[in-house]
Amino acid sequence: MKTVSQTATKVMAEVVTDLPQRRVGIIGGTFNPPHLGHLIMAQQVGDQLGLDEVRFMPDAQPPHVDEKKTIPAQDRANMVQRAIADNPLFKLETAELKRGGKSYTYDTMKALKAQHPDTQYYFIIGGDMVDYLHTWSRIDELVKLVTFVGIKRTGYPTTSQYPVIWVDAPLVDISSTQIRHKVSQGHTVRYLVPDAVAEYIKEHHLYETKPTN
Ligand SMILES: Nc1ncnc2c1ncn2[C@@H]1O[C@H](COP(=O)(O)OP(=O)(O)OP(=O)(O)O)[C@@H](O)[C@H]1O
Ligand SMILES: O=C(O)c1ccc[n+]([C@@H]2O[C@H](COP(=O)([O-])O)[C@@H](O)[C@H]2O)c1
Repeated sequence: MKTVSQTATKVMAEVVTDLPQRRVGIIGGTFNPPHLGHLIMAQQVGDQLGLDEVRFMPDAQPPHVDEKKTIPAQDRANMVQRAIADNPLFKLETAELKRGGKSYTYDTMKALKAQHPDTQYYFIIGGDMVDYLHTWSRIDELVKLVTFVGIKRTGYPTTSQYPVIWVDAPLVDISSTQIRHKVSQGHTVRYLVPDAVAEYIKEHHLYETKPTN
């Protein structure tokens, strides 16, 4: 005969098992600065895959670049915060900034998954990067922790030796490099970055000297 507490435990277990899994997209990057290309891609993936949220995750140090002339992490996080402020789907993920050091995605996702085992993570990358997944740290273990989402890009293959969900999003040829260059030349970045990011760049005199990368 079952005791009351055994029955309660079984009911609880059923309730827990029946909870819908939280589905979270993550876009990692340097966001130096964030631009409309990032926002369009995040919104398209969030919408097409029906995600509960999409997080923008600035890295502390990009894994594959020995030394990248970047600006303080706090400025990059502030700009992301301003870029996403009016969109309830978007959140800032500070895991890599808090950890510091090289931002290997495996380390980050292992930690996030340990904190939230029931969350399903979708790691969003540009289609041009999919071809390089084999160079990522512990990629064979990483693909078990996250589902990769690739944004299709003209001229790049839409096949991979790893499981990738491909999403079609309008191609917007904007890069952070281009923004830094324009600012350093005294040109406008209006409509290339959100107004709040353009204001932040101006207020903090970012990128006013010619970038080296
Ligand atoms: N215009 C864009 N459209 C779609 N995806 C983009 C675009 N620009 C960057 N991405 C993707 O966003 C993620 C973060 O990019 P990152 O912060 O390095 O920006 P970036 O513009 O590529 O920067 P940089 O020019 O400094 O290399 C990467 O997965 C990258 O492939
Ligand atoms: O973990 C790795 O080995 C690895 C190698 C290359 C890129 N990444 C991640 O991919 C994201 C986009 O990288 P990037 O260089 O285009 O800014 C960012 O979150 C990086 O940490 C991760």
